[in-house]
Amino acid sequence: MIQFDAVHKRFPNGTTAVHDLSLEMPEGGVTVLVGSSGCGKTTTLRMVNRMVEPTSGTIRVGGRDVTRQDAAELRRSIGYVIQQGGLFPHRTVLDNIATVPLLLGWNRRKARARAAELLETVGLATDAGKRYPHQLSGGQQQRVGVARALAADPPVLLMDEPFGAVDPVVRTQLQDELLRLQKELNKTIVFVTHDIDEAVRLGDRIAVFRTGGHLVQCAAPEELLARPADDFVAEFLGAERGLKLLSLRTLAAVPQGPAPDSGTWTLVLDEARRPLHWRSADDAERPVRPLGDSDSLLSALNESVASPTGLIARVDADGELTGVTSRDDILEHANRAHAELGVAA
Ligand SMILES: Nc1ncnc2c1ncn2[C@@H]1O[C@H](COP(=O)(O)OP(=O)(O)OP(=O)(O)O)[C@@H](O)[C@H]1O
Repeated sequence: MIQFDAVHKRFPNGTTAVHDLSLEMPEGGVTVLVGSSGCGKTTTLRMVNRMVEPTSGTIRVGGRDVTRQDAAELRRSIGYVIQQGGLFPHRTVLDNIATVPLLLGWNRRKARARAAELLETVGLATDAGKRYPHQLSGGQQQRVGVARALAADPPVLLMDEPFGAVDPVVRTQLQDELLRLQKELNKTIVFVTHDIDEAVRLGDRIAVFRTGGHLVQCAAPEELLARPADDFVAEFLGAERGLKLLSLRTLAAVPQGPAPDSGTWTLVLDEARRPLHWRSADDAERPVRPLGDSDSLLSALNESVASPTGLIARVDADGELTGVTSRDDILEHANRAHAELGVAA
């Protein structure tokens, strides 16, 4: 766990970047720091590994006050990923990833073997290891940045806008990869972003900051979306707060019924009972995108709008049809969930 206790940071020029911050970042969880530019997110992050020293207050990592530890040693024990990878341009990808293990005194062979293993972990081909950073795409460079931060298997990972410089499609892929990795690795991650959608996707906890380094609210995404602490947070979350909440809820609890076998549109299945498409009485075809229990209510609503029947096809892990659900059932479930949470207007 990372604990901030009454932490204040004032730079020599008089700027207060972080104001009286008390915050707990749970072990094995992703804490996302969000807020507009200049509100103190990066300063907060950099105080964890002592790249910035607090003016007052205490920061503990795993119960130990960071100011009582050797700064260089502390930094080697904490992974750090920044925008555009921050890779060394004149070192190969493999040598970039092996940086910290080598600093820790591993022999070259072991460090390179670890680097090669990590290339695979972050979804890069082995031959990428021999290239130089400029020979990779922005998204690939970010993956190398993550691999480098993971090289010495640190329990804590600091990520400062790591996916800020890549296009939206690659960004979503990188977010998916991080979620997959985190399921296996359970690191304590502090993640800085401007993007509230990214925060909602990745965060177990989201801390919203306001200019002047004030923490306004720290809560689980659902709680934040359902009950923003004040108008500032509500505005920051945006007008689509209700839709974002739907993106966090899954279809699992929404009832399903049998697919219609007559009527204007029927669902055509293959021999393994996997949905192929909708077919009308006069032989027109419309695509179907089957959904599983872990898909979100937002995806379900989207699909139900695209579906000619307003029905979504539900499938199991093998892609086999389990039933269908109507748009009305999805909406009714969403309304009930919102009401249970007491969603503030
Ligand atoms: N070394 C420094 N000296 C003086 N002021 C600084 C220094 N570093 C940051 N600041 C100021 O502290 C405030 C917080 O900066 P910080 O980089 O932590 O914000 P941020 O929320 O991460 O912003 P961004 O999203 O734009 O990166 C800003 O007003 C910034 O100008």
